[in-house]
Amino acid sequence: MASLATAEACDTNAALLASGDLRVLQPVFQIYGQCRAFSGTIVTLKVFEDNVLVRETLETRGEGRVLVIDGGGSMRCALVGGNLGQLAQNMGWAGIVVNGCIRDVDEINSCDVGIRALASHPQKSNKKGIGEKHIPVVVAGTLIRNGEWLYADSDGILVSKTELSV
Ligand SMILES: O=C([O-])CC(=O)C(=O)O
Repeated sequence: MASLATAEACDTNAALLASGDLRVLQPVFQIYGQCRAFSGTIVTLKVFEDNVLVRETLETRGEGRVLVIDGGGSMRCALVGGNLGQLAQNMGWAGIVVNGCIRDVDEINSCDVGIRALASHPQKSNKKGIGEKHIPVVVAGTLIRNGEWLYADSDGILVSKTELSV
């Protein structure tokens, strides 16, 4: 999917920014993966140091979709690694935004997916399957709802209630 420029989108959508229908995530993310610019409809997950739901979700077709994982900002393990990055690429996901850590950075960086995370951590997460799907989350100071639109590029990340025109 063609991505619009986030800076231009902010300049041309002042009314949406003012109303809150368009939000800018706080700039807390590192950029990983081959795709520096990506966009799509949002699938939300809320987990804590447990990535079973992450794998389950990435096993579904991802074309035109971005997975937003609210991992509570944990700095104690990784929610996505090289295998899940490869899975995301194979299933056609546009991107993954992790409020938490990833690992296998060199493998992740070779994947044709856009990936944002707070940091890397070498330890894997728990595998208990605890978490919630498709619920509103607050990531990087921003309310993000399942089904909203996400636009990411080198400048930052936007979330919009409706699809933005390029
Ligand atoms: O399986 C995990 O916990 C994450 C991981 O290392 C991978 O995706 O390769």
